[in-house]
Formats: sequence, structure tokens, C-alpha cells
Amino acid sequence: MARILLIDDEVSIRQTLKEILEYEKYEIEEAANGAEGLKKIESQHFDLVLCDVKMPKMDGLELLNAVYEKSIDIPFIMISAHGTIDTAVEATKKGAFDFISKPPDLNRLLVSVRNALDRSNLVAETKTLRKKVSKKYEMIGSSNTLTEVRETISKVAPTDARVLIMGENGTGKELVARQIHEQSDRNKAPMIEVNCAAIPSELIESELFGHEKGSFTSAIKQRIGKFEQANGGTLFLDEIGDMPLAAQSKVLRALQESKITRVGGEKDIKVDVRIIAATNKNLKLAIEKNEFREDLYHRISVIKIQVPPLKERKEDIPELVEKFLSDIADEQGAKVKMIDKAALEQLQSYSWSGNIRELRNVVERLVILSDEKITANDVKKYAE
Ligand SMILES: Nc1ncnc2c1ncn2[C@@H]1O[C@H](COP(=O)(O)OP(=O)(O)OP(=O)(O)O)[C@@H](O)[C@H]1O
Repeated sequence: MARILLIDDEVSIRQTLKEILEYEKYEIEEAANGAEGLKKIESQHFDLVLCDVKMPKMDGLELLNAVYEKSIDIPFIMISAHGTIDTAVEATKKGAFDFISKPPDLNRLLVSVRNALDRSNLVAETKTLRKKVSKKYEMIGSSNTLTEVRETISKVAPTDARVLIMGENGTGKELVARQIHEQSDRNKAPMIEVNCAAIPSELIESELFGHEKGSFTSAIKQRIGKFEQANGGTLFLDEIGDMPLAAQSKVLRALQESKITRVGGEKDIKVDVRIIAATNKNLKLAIEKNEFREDLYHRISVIKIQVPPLKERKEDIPELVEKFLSDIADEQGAKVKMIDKAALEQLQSYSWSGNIRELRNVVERLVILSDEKITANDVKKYAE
């Protein structure tokens, strides 16, 4: 049941509104002025505040300011008598959800209350979803090498510097890219990912820059490319070492001039994109073999982050295993499976050529195949 705080200095108005709202099954708490309202807001949970504009001690606008200054996130509907409409309008500019005039029209009041509550439910849901997403991309591990990576991320994230992330398969390069994007001012816009190794070379330009209708046989519709999709946000070029040379020169131009042209198109389109690239290849070697453009390498590698392989940070394994056990239990809606110390030590003795991705797969296998508690024997049996 939604809880509503009703703040008005006129007892009769409070009484009427309370009766109406209680009839609609809302739970009502009252306050006679802004100061009293503020105390209640600070000490209790409310889903909505209905607040008179003109009151002694602290008026409605002052209360609204005080609540938002304290970063308390709660919708307000202002109630204004004749002569205070301007102030009520000002309150909506400052963030109040709506205002209604006195004497309140019953239908208008109930619609506004319902809308305000729906909106705050949506806001709460979005927050939970965001938390879930950021939990998914959480970087686990407190080894020195990973701590250094984390420190570099927080230094470079707020800048627009291009970052090249290097490391073996499955070490968490994508996770690093996500963290940089999430900690940057671009996090309201999307991070768009392109796996340069997975796209056939004849399609990669259209994938990156888009194409105009009819520009090649299968181009039956106009298509917006990844650069344009990432406008205002981040473009993550994964496996950039596998990008064909022809596409490399076009990407170079896009980076130099901050504009692109769709395949088959004529006009230049300005784009504001931060580039993060990742590779498991040795790009210096690829340059020597004429497989990668040196000028592009220098453009994308303003900051370099080397993600260490798991065998160099085995001390992270117990923490990672714990996190995977709890994620898997969440996914399966089951109890978290226990693991004994010897089993963890056994896991730490391997070299993990597939890195963290491989470790996660092994943990999943162990959860499925082991009995109540995962033992060293299970690890020997199922992980090798
Ligand atoms: N530090 C970490 N904490 C928790 N999970 C991690 C960590 N590092 C990697 N992972 C998980 O391991 C898997 C592989 O990570 P990711 O895809 O980021 O690696 P990658 O280096 O980009 O791999 P590839 O080169 O194969 O694309 C993902 O499921 C990721 O969530």
C-alpha cells in the first residue's frame, strides 16, 4: 500500500483529503507545516508528498528545496490556493510532479496521485535494473595487478582519451571497457560493441558506418552504422587486431575528422564518439607484418591497459569462485553451493589458459555435477 504524506496547515483540508485518499486505500500520514513535514520525510518512508504551498514556519517551496537538496528522491504534488498558483508552477519547474488548486477537484487529484506513484515505481524499477546491470559487469578480485587496472580505469574514465585494452582471451577486457564507459560522463548514452573478428570483411564498413539504400545488392534499406548509434557514448571495437586493412583506413579517417560517410552515401556525418578498443593480438607484430596500420595504432592507444592473465593473479580465484557460485545460484533460483578449502586450492593449481571465462564454466560444471559440497576430488574429476 502506497504511503502518502499530507502537509497542510488547514485541518479541514487535511481531513477531507485524508478521507478521500484512505477510501482509495492509501495510507495517510499528516503534518501541519513544512518543518514538521521535513522531520517526517527524514525519518520515515513515503511514496508521495501532497503539500500546500502557503504555510507558516516553512512553506511548500522551501520544503521542496530542502528535500531535494538532501537528495531525497520522492515525488511532490503541490496544493495551491487562489493567489499561490505562480508559486505552484515554479515548484513544478523545480521538480514537483504536479500541482492542483484548492478546493481540489476529486478526479483530478486522484489521477495526479496515481500518475505520480506510477512514475516513482518506474524510477525505482529502473534503478534496480541499473544496479543489476552494474552487478553483472562488476570486476572481482583484489590482487595487486587488478587493483592497478582498476585505478587506471578510474583515472581515464572521466576523460575522453582513447583506450586500448590488451590481454588474452577471457581475461575481462570487455568488463574493463564497460567500467570505463559506466564511470564516464557518457554513461547516459549507450556503449555500442562491435566484434571486428566476427563480421565478414565485406560487411564491416557497412556495420561501422552504415549504408544508404541500394548501395550494394543486399542493401534494401538505409542502415545506421555503429559509429552513429554510439553518438554521445562509447564505441567498443573488440578484437580490433582482426579488422581488415580497408576498414582500418576508414576508421582512421573517422577518428581524425570525427565524421563518417555511410557506404554509398555522399554527405559527411559528424559523430561524437569515444573509442575503446581491445585485442588479444600483439599489434606491434601485426604492424611489422603489414597487417595493422601503425598510424591507427597510435590513434587508438593513447592509454594502454594490460589485463593480466588469471595465472598471474591466482589469489583472485577464491573471490571469483564465490561470486560465480552466488551468480549461478541466483540464475537457478537455488541455494548457493558450498566449496571446501582444498577444492579452492586445487582450482588455484591450474594454469587457466581460457582465463576467467574458463573458470566460470568450470564452476558451473561443478555446481551441476558435485554433491552437496564441492570437494577437491570433484575438482580433479570434473575440471581437468
Ligand atoms: N574480474 C572479473 N570479475 C568477474 N567476472 C569476470 C572478471 N573478468 C572477467 N569476468 C567474466 O569472464 C567472462 C569473460 O570476460 P570478458 O568477455 O570481459 O573477456 P574478454 O577479455 O573480453 O574476452 P575475449 O577476448 O574472449 O572477448 C565474462 O563472463 C566476464 O563477466
